[in-house]
Amino acid sequence: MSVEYFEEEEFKTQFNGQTLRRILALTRPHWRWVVGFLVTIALVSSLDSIFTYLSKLIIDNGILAQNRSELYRLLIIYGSLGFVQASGVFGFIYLAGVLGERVRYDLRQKMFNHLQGLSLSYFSRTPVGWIMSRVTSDSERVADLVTWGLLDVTWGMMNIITAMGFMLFINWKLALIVLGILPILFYVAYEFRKRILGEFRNVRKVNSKITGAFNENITGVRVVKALCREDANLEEFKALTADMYRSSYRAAWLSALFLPSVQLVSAIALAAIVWYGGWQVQVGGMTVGGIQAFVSYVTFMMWPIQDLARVFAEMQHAIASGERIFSMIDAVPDVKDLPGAYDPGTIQGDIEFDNVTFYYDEGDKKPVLENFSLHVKRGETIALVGETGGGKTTIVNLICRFYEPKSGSIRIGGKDYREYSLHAIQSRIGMVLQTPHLFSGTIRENIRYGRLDATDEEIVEAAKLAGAHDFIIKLKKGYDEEVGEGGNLLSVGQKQLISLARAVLAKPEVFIMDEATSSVDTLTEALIQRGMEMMMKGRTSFVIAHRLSTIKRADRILVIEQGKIAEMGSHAELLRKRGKYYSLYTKQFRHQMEQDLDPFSQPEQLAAA
Ligand SMILES: Nc1ncnc2c1ncn2[C@@H]1O[C@H](COP(=O)(O)OP(=O)(O)OP(=O)(O)O)[C@@H](O)[C@H]1O
Repeated sequence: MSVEYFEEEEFKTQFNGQTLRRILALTRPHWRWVVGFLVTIALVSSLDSIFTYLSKLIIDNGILAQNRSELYRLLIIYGSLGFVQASGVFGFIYLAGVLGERVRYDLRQKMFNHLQGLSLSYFSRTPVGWIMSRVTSDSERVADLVTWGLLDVTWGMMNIITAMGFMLFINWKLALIVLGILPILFYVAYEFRKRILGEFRNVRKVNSKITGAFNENITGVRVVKALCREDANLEEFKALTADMYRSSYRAAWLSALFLPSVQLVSAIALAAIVWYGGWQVQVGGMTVGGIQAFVSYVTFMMWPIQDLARVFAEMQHAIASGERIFSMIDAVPDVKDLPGAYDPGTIQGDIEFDNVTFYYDEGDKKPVLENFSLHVKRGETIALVGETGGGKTTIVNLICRFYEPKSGSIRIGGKDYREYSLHAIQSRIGMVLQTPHLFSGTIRENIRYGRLDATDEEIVEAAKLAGAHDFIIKLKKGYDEEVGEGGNLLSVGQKQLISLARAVLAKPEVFIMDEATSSVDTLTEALIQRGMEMMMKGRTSFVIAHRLSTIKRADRILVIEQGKIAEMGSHAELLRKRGKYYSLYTKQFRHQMEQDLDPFSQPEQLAAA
């Protein structure tokens, strides 16, 4: 899912009161902070209006009336209240910071925890980028809503209400005139802001496309160059930047026009005050200080009104973010423990597929495995071979219970594995993937991931057994060498060796391996083979096999074709049969064998085979 898709979602977002309530409910555990926050804001913003009224009193009762003692009294009140206001400003900024951080912390914790419990199917249908945006920018926006959003709304409302209250108190007729002009101000401000925000959203949308184009062209630079796509790409890029220019231009033009327009309407309000107020001063209905106070109150009210559209738009964004976060938090895992699920203490035993049918897509329900049955004896090594897309990984995924059969059952030790807890099964299966994933950190930390309480000696022992020790100690920092993000600083073969060591350390009861198809040098290849054999010894093992040597060592070879066992037997049996395995062997493996025997063959050639 690309970034622009997120932006488009925002366009469609309606104001959803239910989500807003749910977002506000996030602050419930911190209600004391919220109350303190709101009271402080209300206090500080009311003080603004009180100051204006005090100024009126200073002008009328102190300066114009030439009453020195009253002037000093009012100035002392003014100064004291100034101190209260300064403390209040400090208070709410501090409270906003703390409250925002608490909400952000709660949300991220909740999301991370929930994500860990979701099934693999959720991650296959949900792009990583989408999830990352929920955890980062969306939680940020939601936290901003319950802090700065609340601040804007409370502040604005309190300003308008208190200013209006004082105006009505000073001269209700003039206050009503101002009240009549307010809707015009609202309308002008709202319309402008809406359009400006629309243009800025468009700028953001195009910007994310530009970033995407940069990203694609940089990461795919070899393909771009190889296919001589430079000119065509430049044309596409030009169109995007032109689009960006147009939107930015319109946004700049509207922004420039916005302030003068609002100021014009405000000037009308101020003119009305001066005109009506001036006349009232003459007939004695109003004072000079009163007019001055009115002018200040109108200015006060102008800011929140001008900002109204921005605050509303941000609220809408935050609600859209909240909806997406809640959609993730509300997602129910497809695979979860049944009531009464237990840990049998071991999963050593026969593994049986009994008439298993499975599909990924709930829409078309196209089966990947159909009425699949297989009985694997405890300790047996099964090699899965076959054309790509046949269903080998799916079989392995079902054994790990990353997915469950749609019909039929899988039995471990004679019992439907759904009777066991997920942890009981998954913690006893060791897996080495074709492109193993390492976490950023050191080699030692990555091996320890297999068993967190392992000692350093056990880690070295596991690495020795897996055949990883020799290459590790040749590295500059040995076991303390950083592997980089995703293990990028290591080769595929080295990653597999570390992954094997991790599996050795975990001492799993069932071992699953997806052999690497990419080129690995012959020495590493031999080390991996040895490590694998060590792991397979005495354990029920499933290997998605790409190497002839592994296949030959397996107790049984399964040729998987379109979700079915096309052939089954040992290497010799299947060759004798001269069926599917035989043709696969002659096409793929015999050539490999010849390469293996050829002392001058290169690893690249092996991979190509
Ligand atoms: N997460 C998924 N969602 C939807 N369909 C999937 C998913 N994973 C696999 N498939 C589909 O299921 C079928 C079997 O895939 P599977 O990965 O099990 O095959 P495979 O034999 O392991 O292939 P390969 O050797 O290429 O890894 C394929 O048609 C594939 O497109």
